[in-house]
Amino acid sequence: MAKKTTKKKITKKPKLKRPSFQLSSQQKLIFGSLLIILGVLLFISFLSFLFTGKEDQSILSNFPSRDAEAKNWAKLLGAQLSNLFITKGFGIASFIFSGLLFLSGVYITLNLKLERLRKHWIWGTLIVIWLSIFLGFFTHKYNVLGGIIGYEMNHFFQDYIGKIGTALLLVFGLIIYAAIRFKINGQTFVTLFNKAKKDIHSDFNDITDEDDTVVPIDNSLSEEAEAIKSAFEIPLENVEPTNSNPSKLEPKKKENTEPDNAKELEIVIEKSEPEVAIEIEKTVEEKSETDNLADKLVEDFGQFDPTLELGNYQFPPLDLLKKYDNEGISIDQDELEENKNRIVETLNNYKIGISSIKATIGPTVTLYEIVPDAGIRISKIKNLEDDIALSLSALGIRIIAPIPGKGTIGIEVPNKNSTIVSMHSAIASQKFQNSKMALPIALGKTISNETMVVDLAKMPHLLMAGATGQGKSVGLNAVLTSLLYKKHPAEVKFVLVDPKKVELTLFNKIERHYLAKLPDSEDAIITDNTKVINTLNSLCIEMDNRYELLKNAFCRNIAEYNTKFKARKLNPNDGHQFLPYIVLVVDEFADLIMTAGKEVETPIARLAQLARAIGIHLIIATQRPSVNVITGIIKANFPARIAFRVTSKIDSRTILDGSGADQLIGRGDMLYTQGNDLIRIQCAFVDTPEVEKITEFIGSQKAYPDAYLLPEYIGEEGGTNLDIDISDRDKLFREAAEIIVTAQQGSASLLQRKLKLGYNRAGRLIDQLEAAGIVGGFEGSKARQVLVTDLVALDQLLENEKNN
Ligand SMILES: Nc1ncnc2c1ncn2[C@@H]1O[C@H](COP(=O)(O)OP(=O)(O)OP(=O)(O)O)[C@@H](O)[C@H]1O
Repeated sequence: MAKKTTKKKITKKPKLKRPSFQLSSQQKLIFGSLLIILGVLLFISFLSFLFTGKEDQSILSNFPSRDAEAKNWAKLLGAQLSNLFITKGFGIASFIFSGLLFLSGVYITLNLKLERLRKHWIWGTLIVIWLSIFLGFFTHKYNVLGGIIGYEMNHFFQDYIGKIGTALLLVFGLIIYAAIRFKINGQTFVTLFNKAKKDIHSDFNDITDEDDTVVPIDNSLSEEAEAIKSAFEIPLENVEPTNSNPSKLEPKKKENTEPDNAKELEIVIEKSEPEVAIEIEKTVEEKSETDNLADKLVEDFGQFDPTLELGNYQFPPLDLLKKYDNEGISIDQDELEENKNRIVETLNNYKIGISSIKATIGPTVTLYEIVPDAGIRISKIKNLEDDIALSLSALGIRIIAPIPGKGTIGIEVPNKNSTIVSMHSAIASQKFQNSKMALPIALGKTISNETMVVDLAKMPHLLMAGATGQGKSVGLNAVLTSLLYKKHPAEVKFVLVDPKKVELTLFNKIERHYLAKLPDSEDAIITDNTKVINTLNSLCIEMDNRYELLKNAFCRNIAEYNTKFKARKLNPNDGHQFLPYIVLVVDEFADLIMTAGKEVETPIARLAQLARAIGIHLIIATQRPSVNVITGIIKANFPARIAFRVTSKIDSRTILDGSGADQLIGRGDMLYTQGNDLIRIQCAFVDTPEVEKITEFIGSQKAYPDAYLLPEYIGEEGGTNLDIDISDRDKLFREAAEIIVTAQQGSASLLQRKLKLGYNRAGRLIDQLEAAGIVGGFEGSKARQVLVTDLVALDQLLENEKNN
């Protein structure tokens, strides 16, 4: 099985490259015009053959010499080709071939969709065959009408099914053609028939109405109309008498005179029936029209292809990723035996008997699964973690008691020689290559050496934490690399926030392919904290816009929306467009929270709560996993978490809600959870030079004119005027006023500290306080004067303001 896997891996490789044997526009012009000329030449030859064919017969019977004088307008070649196609081929139906050749030339020259051309050729050829048999049906010898093929096929069919059978077969062919090509079905005839019937009905109604109002000039004519009208009314009247009266004449009279409820209803229905029928007719037509429009658009142009603008884009090849010598698992029997003995010994020391033990060797750790003797308490083994670690003299021992769903106890022991899980092996794995996930990520390998592929779209957001130097940046790069290997630039965009300024700079090269940015910013990678606030708020606007689009399109999520858009059921003129996934990556979230506090937390929480359906996903990394960075609200919205090694049990608990991350061994050893189970994974290793090569490969290709532009967000620094409207005030206005009045100190930095705000927002609050007359004007380096003495006076001032 394993061997097969590797074989397939290799065969899969070219799929990434998308070989391009596309013609350049000049080549298309040359090849296209050649086909057009050939089409015209063929047509001229055929046409001429109808007049000169007989005279040229003598030349055609033998192999013609150069001196032979052909009468055909295209001379010897024309005579030969016509003889081949018309006499020896399909008869005059061959003209269609010249048309198809001409059409092919036009399609190639004008760079039209070849999918349609293919259809023309298939249908064209079928028509040629049908026509040739059809025309052959009427001839009794070889001639130009049906050609040899038409004649011989007829002969063949007539021998087996006779003349009538052949005729019926031809009719059947015609029905197949009409049904498939023009989508005609039985219903079409019923609708046509009904429509015709209704038209006639309403025409006669008109005539009789006129007869009722206008004095009839010609008696015989009105009698005729009456007779026909009653003929149409038979079905309705037939129903009534059976219930009421066996006599046919009497109920008619009663209908007009008796105020019987039931009968009144019948009369109403009868009278209004033509109107209702017309209304129904209209809605049916409308519906089929819109359906057909989308179907027709798809038929004409194919499904909408978002990747078309960068049609020649090539995915990075696998060989840009490095292979390592120490990849793959090597089994060290001695080490296994030694560890096993020590585990058994240690447990025996504590009077814990073992009935069986099994080892699974992973890239960095080996899992020893033990089944203890009956009656042993699990907590007893769990408490021996440190003792087992001591006896094995190894760090990073983790005890899983019990292993969920297995009924065994697991002891993970680090290997003496760990192996590297290369990004190459993760990306090349069949699991990743064949994944149909929206945003597949190859994280690394599990303890049983399976490549772990997860879908970011399903997570829907990812929190990554770990002490410095334990593999966080490599992990982020692995995530980004996975997406670059699987997703076209039209399908995913990254918003990269890098307060450390150096970690993600490599991705600058793919700015116009994969990055998204604010309209007025120069760099796509955000390193400045004030810009982060604007970008996050802008993403919130993008989120709201996308929800609006989804609502108008009656879709529940981005996948449904994009499928509908591709099927051309959403009109771009109504603002609809193909929506790429947006992945926001924040490397070092702690830094942001420390400097911008609530201003960052609020939009992040909003995005985390709402953005999953519309394709915005967050990846947040931090090296300080403390509770004031990973707050409750953030944690609640990030069910998927990755923990690299951390230094304390408390940190581990903050990330994973349990211990474990403190027992990892570092260098990409990590725990992943997406809810309940903790999975130990060795993160795939991708080095900076590899990322550089990939971004260079992508960056050197044709790109979009600009990065993906996010909606504009007018930040708080958008200028202040002192007559600020009360309703425009910041939500924290009152709180800020109280802080300033209590402290009797009008400074923005005080507000920043107390309310955990960014400078811009605090400054704006001060401006608003000044406009409200709570603090005085700007006094250079000195703090502003506070004009309200205490909280009672502040209350009064704000109350007065409200009443005015
Ligand atoms: N998956 C891995 N396999 C092997 N080695 C790794 C792996 N991940 C990281 N390392 C090693 O650990 C080193 C530090 O990793 P990395 O730079 O990702 O740490 P970090 O957590 O981002 O640190 P910082 O927070 O300071 O940026 C790498 O240079 C590499 O040698």
